[in-house]
Amino acid sequence: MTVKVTVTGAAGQIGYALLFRIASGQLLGPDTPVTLSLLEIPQAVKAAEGTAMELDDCAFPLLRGIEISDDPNTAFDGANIALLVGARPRTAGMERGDLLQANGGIFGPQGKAINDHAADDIRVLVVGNPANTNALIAQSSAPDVPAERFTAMTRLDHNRALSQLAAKLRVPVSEIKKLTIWGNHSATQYPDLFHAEVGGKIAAEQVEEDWLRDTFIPTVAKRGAAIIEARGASSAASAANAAIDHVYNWVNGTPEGDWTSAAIPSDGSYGVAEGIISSFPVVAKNGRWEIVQGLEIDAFSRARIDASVQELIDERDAVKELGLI
Ligand SMILES: NC(=O)c1ccc[n+]([C@@H]2O[C@H](COP(=O)([O-])OP(=O)(O)OC[C@H]3O[C@@H](n4cnc5c(N)ncnc54)[C@H](O)[C@@H]3O)[C@@H](O)[C@H]2O)c1
Ligand SMILES: O=C(O)C[C@H](O)C(=O)O
Repeated sequence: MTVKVTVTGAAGQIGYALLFRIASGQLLGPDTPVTLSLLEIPQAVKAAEGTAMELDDCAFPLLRGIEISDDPNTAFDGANIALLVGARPRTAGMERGDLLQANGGIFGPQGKAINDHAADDIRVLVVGNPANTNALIAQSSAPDVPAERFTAMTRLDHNRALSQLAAKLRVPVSEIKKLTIWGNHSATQYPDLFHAEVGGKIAAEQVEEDWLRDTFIPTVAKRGAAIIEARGASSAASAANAAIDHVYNWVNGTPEGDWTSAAIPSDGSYGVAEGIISSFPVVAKNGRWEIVQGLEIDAFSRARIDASVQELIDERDAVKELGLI
């Protein structure tokens, strides 16, 4: 079966890093043909057309069609996978409420279009920031779609944490298992090494306490800002790579003996307020995310998880007040 993948913000920098990898088979696997649906604002449709010309010029064997639209109802029609990348960035002088309002104007109508037109098996990954709360807005505009199909991306944070730890311990990334990002895709996120394993032993016990607290956690949590500072633009190829990882695992499963991180609607596990879209340790089985249960959370981790979850609750309350959910 050909899978229809809708990408919003298709003419943006993440879109450019993402589309070619989807078309080459890296999102779903080498046996799954895809149709791409590109959603853009009217001013950027021409640029999306240019990207589509380049996609054609790659002659990808799995790419069965490209559609371009500025209408969400058209772009999500029959979609099986939706990657919501396009968002309203914060600009100078913009208050937090203005940012949430502007994004509500994007993710509300897109959620409704998904509700009304997407395929029954639609799976949604929100990348555009503030990703967790944008996902909540889209989800609340799609009452007919199971809530669990709306997710937000913390896989980039997860991959950043893997890489930082691998460099510290001088091991390949593949040696690290069971790392977790908890909470929001923001500077309050909590990268947890107390359950992560390296060579079968707990990672937190293999690093100095002050490195974990004063270097590792802030480096991972503020990496997005550090990339913007260095590149003059926010992360793009690494964000696209993480989106590929997230959807690939969601559809094809996570490897035995390991887990990953994804922001999914909370069922109340680990005391995280039910309904908010928060990052957890997760496995994917039979096309569904499941929260890894039974982990012991000590006081150090508890305080950090609670702080990030509180930020998500505040964001939820703010969008509720604005009538966006
Ligand atoms: N979750 C993460 O880990 C993560 C990582 C990196 C970036 N991001 C976020 O991803 C988003 C996109 O980043 P980028 O670098 O590609 O930005 P960009 O500005 O290069 O591209 C965004 C694109 O979205 C389009 N767009 C805006 N509103 C739209 C709408 N209503 N419908 C369809 N398209 C619309 C714009 O025309 C633009 O082409 C930003 O919000 C960024 O902060 C998230
Ligand atoms: O776009 C940003 O603000 C940063 C981005 O979310 C990132 O983590 O790289």
